[in-house]
Amino acid sequence: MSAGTRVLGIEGTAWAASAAVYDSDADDVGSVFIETDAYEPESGGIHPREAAEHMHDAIPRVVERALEYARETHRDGEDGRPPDERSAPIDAVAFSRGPGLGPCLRIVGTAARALSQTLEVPLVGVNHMVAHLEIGRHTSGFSTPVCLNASGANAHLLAYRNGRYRVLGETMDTGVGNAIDKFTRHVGWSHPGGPKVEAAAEDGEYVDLPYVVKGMDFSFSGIMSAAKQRYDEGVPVEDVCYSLQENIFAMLTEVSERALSLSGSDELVLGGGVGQNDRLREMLAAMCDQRGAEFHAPDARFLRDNAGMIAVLGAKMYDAGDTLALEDSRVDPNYRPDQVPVRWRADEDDVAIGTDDAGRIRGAEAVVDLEPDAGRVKKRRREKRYRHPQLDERLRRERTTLEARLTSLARREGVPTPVLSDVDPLEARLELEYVGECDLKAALTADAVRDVGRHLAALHRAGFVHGDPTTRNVRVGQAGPDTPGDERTYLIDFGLGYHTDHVEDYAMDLHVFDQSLVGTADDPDPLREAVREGYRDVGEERVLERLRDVEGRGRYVTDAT
Ligand SMILES: C[C@@H](O)[C@H](NC(=O)OP(=O)(O)OC[C@H]1O[C@@H](n2cnc3c(N)ncnc32)[C@H](O)[C@@H]1O)C(=O)O
Ligand SMILES: [Fe+2]
Repeated sequence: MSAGTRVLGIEGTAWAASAAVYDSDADDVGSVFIETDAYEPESGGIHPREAAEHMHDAIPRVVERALEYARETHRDGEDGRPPDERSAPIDAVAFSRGPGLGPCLRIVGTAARALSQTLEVPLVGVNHMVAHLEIGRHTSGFSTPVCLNASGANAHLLAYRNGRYRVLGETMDTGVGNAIDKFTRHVGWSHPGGPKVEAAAEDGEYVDLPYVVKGMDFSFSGIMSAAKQRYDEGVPVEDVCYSLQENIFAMLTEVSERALSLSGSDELVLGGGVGQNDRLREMLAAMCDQRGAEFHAPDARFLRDNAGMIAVLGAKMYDAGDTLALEDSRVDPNYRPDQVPVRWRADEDDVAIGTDDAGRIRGAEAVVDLEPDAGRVKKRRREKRYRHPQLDERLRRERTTLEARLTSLARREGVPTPVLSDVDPLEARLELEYVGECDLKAALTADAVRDVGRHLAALHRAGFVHGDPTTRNVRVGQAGPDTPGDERTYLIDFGLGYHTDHVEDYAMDLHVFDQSLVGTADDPDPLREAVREGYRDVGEERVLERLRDVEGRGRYVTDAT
């Protein structure tokens, strides 16, 4: 009989002082022992100092409970271990190394180091965000899912590729839970606000609020200030809560669908405390159902912060030999998920690159019928059952109109785009010229991406952005049957574009393309350089400077090796 790996996990990044014991021999995670002591601020949000005081009191207590459990259930002698009374009841101590509040993390780190020394077992340093994602992968049994992390301080989409979890998209400002919690503070409700918004939303009706997605990135600041304003103007709080949920969760669902579409994966996993929200899970499940993908969310006790997820990932890391020497075990409040070498999946496949069905493409938001012989493409933005009908109608109409307008405008700026032959905004239908021979994704060359750099610069000089420049929204091929060798790079799908004169928006447009290269190419760096070369030919240097700035903000580092 093989002995399972037994790990004691400790969590304490923000509000949950938690310890857990996991045995990898167990059939399911139902048997994971978790002891949690939550910090509940008396007023306002989480105060770092108060939270640290809570950790100081509560961590030793929960660790002691977990240790008692480990000792009680330690089957010494039965499982291949020597029947030695002094042998440790666990194989390793795993702890949340970050991201999180520095003062809290340091207390967790100290407790973990002390325990590993006392028991003479190795230390494993776990990234909290990767733990939120791995617990869902573990309980789903999926092999190569896209993961949506919807938690307090974070919101991002991740997929495994080349030994790392790549950030496909993320919030451009605050985490999703924090955004909601800020609104509830404004209306005077106690922390955490998420569950209260969910309860209030039951009796609400829909009112219009902003909806902001840029490629697979999204932002909450506009919608949150509009929500506060609505409340101050006297709109019933239930209506604001209901509409907040409808818009914010639809944004998260839309970008998740785009990530599935771009990566070709048909498995989605949810992680993080906001994942406890029924409406969010309902929308994600409906989206996956509509596109024939599988959806999984772990039980609530594994969604909110908990040490169980730390212990489960800790065991995988321990089995892969991924332990920490004491002197290397410092905590990191800004620890990003894409900094973690994923050694426990070393032999596994990347997220698959999907192949399109001949003749019909099921994109993230539209069904596109290809008629290459007729030289024509018919595109229809489908109803999204997960979205509130009023919001859905508004988005489909707006995007169809914008796509028609910006596609033509771009061509006037000298950027190859399909010629528009028909548009019906009410039905969300477009008819366009068939262009190119394949998606850029299938023919990634430096020449083609250099062209894309030039094209984006031309749009920006004309005062608008593409909004979703990914390797699937670029077509590559000969300019015409009579011009062999004359390769052309066409931009398509302008539905997320808009007019703007902000340098930040131009830089974000480039950044979205950059992220898409990282998500598609095995060796993205030369391609990313080529985009910049092309952009420099036509566009303004200050946009490239801003792009460096955007990347330097830390959330956007794509590869730490
Ligand atoms: C870095 C780490 O400390 C942080 N963890 C964290 O924020 O705790 P977590 O348990 O993952 O998420 C808590 C958030 O989840 C929200 N939340 C809890 N129940 C909710 C519900 N039913 N609906 C909406 N939000 C909910 C809370 O309002 C709070 O903002 C993170 O993962 O970002
Ligand atoms: Fe969390």
